[in-house]
Amino acid sequence: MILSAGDVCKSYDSLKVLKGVSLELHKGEICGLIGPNGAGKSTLFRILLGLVSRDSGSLQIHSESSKPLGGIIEKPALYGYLSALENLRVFARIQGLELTKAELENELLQVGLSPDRTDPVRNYSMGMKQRLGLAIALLNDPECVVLDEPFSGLDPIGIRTLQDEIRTLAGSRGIGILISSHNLVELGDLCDRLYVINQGEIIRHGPAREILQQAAKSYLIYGTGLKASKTLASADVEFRTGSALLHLEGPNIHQVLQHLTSEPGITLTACVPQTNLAALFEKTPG
Ligand SMILES: Nc1ncnc2c1ncn2[C@@H]1O[C@H](COP(=O)(O)OP(=O)(O)OP(=O)(O)O)[C@@H](O)[C@H]1O
Repeated sequence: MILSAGDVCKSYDSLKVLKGVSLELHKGEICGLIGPNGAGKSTLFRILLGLVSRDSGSLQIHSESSKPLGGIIEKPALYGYLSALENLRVFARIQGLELTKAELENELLQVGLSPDRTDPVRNYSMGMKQRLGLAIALLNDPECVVLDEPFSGLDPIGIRTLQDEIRTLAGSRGIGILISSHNLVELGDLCDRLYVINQGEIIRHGPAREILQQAAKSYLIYGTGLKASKTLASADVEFRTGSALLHLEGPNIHQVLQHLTSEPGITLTACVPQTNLAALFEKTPG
């Protein structure tokens, strides 16, 4: 384990923003913190990065690195009139690191930015600024990184590219990565584990696949022969080309799939839970 927070509380005057939040992050793991606007995500990240003090609770970072934790909170704060390389040089110096031009260029290449571009970063797209923010967070080789809403303002291709880079950082460099978002599309496929936060409380946590399944109220079933299925004949289902969208409140999806596979003439290729955001953010009874 690289990072652990236990029972962290934070209030602003009478507003309880974090009400006993606990989470863990392991080496090489990508962990998501998902919650609606105002749930307390940025406040928690600020506390993890030491930018804001907590009222109570514990915070432990198990790392030998000179910079155990790096991160970006909201949008990366950059010097708009400087180039990417110059920005990186300034932030490296602030962090006590004197890098050669070749080393700075290499850091830019690592996050997919071209060192040949020498114009001011105010000209950069949001995706490029996010990448530069990531390069700054990665200076001094932290063992874990927290990224607050790193996909905000990116188009679907930008999101996919940044997701790939995050996977590479976790996989090849073994960095533990904690990412916040209020968007499931951004975190669902990417994360090993998810924490769901609402009104300052972690209301669910566990393997991402399990969390997504718990909050699913419909399933997209891919296969052949589905339209003729007896199992689906009495179900609440919408047939599409090559798939069926099954709305399912009560019965177990595994039972339905078992019935389907035992029917002659049906071949199943996949079943994808369609997670309902409202259900995900709903507090579980008890
Ligand atoms: N410095 C502050 N002073 C007073 N209230 C604050 C402060 N910082 C955050 N808050 C309040 O704490 C609550 C949680 O804010 P926070 O930014 O942590 O949420 P969030 O989950 O990151 O939201 P979003 O997804 O909209 O960024 C909000 O009600 C916010 O107004």
